[in-house]
Amino acid sequence: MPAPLLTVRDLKVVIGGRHILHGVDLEVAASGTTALLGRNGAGKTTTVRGILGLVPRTGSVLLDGEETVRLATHALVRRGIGYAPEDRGVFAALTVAENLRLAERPGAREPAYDLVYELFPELRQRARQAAGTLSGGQQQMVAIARTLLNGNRLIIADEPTKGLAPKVVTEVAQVLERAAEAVTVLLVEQNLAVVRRLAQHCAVLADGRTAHRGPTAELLADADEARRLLGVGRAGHGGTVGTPARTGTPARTAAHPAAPTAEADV
Ligand SMILES: Nc1ncnc2c1ncn2[C@@H]1O[C@H](COP(=O)(O)OP(=O)(O)OP(=O)(O)O)[C@@H](O)[C@H]1O
Repeated sequence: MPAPLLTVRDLKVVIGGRHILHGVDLEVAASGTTALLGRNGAGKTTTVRGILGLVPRTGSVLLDGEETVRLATHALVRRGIGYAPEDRGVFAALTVAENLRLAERPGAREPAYDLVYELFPELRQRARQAAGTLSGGQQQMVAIARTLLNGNRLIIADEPTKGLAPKVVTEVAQVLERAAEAVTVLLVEQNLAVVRRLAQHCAVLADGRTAHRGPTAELLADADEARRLLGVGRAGHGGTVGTPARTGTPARTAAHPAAPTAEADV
């Protein structure tokens, strides 16, 4: 198996005196999609922010074998990490074309518009449309397209389907699937149908630590383990990752799912 593109070891983050990450370990496979999973508050977004140098962190973050944990965010970005944040970060008053133009990196190689328009022909058709008038799925397409413009090696998508209607979730899954043909993806995602469809590998966080790593299919096939780690009722059949179980609270069951479930396939 090829070496991972990203290897995170013992990543620790302390914010305002509070220990948020206690030592996260994960690998992002050289190609395809790796999912970062965990209940609400497990530390997924903080892990992403730690990888990107947006919060003070210790430990090791190897990008293609190079230690990056002491690099500033701008230096990491120059080394080829793209980020699609949870709120998509799309400028509503600007057109699609203007949103893409803003993502061009000065001094970098020619922006990869050919790739972007090949993957997402719709963006060419909508180039003059104000991004604020796009659907949630189309805005996510813009957010992902921006990360593809600069020849990034890795893109990190933070909960791209959060708050979207089931039909739009399917659209976004298609967008990510297309993106993963061109670039390696680290996907923070709560919708397990999306995870099952897109991610070959996964890491699960619990309480700021890595609780599980391995092939996604294996985890989702083990209903008891998925329920223990993710708090879902029917992990093999869709569902959304749950909120943290309080200490002493029994694991939620199929009859009492942790969160609204999205059973439809994506
Ligand atoms: N800047 C901060 N200051 C204090 N506490 C924080 C800060 N950022 C995150 N936390 C806390 O750290 C824990 C992990 O948060 P984080 O957002 O990383 O979790 P998450 O797994 O991404 O959750 P969610 O799925 O709800 O987005 C939470 O308890 C959160 O309240």
